[in-house]
Amino acid sequence: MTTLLEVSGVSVTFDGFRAIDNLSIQIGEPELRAVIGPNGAGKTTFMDIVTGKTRPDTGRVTWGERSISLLGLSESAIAREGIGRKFQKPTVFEAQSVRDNLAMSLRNDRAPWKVLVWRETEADAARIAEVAEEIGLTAHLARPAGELSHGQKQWLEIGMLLAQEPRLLLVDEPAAGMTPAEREHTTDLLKRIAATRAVVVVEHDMEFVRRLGCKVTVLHEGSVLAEGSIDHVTADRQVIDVYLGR
Ligand SMILES: Nc1ncnc2c1ncn2[C@@H]1O[C@H](COP(=O)(O)OP(=O)(O)OP(=O)(O)O)[C@@H](O)[C@H]1O
Repeated sequence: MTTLLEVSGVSVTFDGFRAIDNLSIQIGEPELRAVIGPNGAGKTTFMDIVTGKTRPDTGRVTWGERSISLLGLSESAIAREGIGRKFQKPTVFEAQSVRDNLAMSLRNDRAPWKVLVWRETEADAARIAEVAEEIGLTAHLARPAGELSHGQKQWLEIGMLLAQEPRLLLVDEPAAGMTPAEREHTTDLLKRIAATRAVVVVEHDMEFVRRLGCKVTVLHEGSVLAEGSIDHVTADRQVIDVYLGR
């Protein structure tokens, strides 16, 4: 496993409040990583920094084998570097079929002038079929996305990101609002995706994190409080105190 993303000594202050405080995190490729922490710990701000939405006051964020800095890049340039982000609420095109949603995300990957003259190639069709299989929606390709269950919509959106072949996928609370069966499918899906890529999952649900069976980073007050296996971090005195509010 080589280091793909390195966040080093990063701080962010909002109106005098230090939301991220000398944060350092390294993500490998491939790797599945869970990031947990109480409300306000800085999880969303961490993802905002990596995707270029929020600019840190100090620190470095470097990417890839050439360790390029992400800090000078726009949000769209960072996305083109291969960083995809899945927000908590699914944002699929409800009136379009599952297949068309996947086709659109392939198209979004192209330069603007190419979108205008876009014709689906055999390779595109094969890629759509492959992604549908990966997310478990092959039988639903012709259905309008609006008819899917909450869990299926989340998988479709993950598929739309996968269609763009990201090297790093940031996923915000994927298990929220899911049935137990959907959670299980999501765990399997994330594990499979992370076999060949970096996947960072921000999640509140400890049971879900346990099932991911991956390294866990615990954030608190904008920095790393503990890191390691779920058993290691849940046995940590400081983590217990933070979670129990003592
Ligand atoms: N744009 C902003 N302006 C001012 N304060 C902000 C801003 N964004 C975040 N914060 C503050 O920074 C801190 C970290 O917020 P962040 O949303 O990153 O935490 P979180 O770990 O994602 O929390 P949650 O689990 O509740 O989503 C919080 O105290 C929040 O109120």
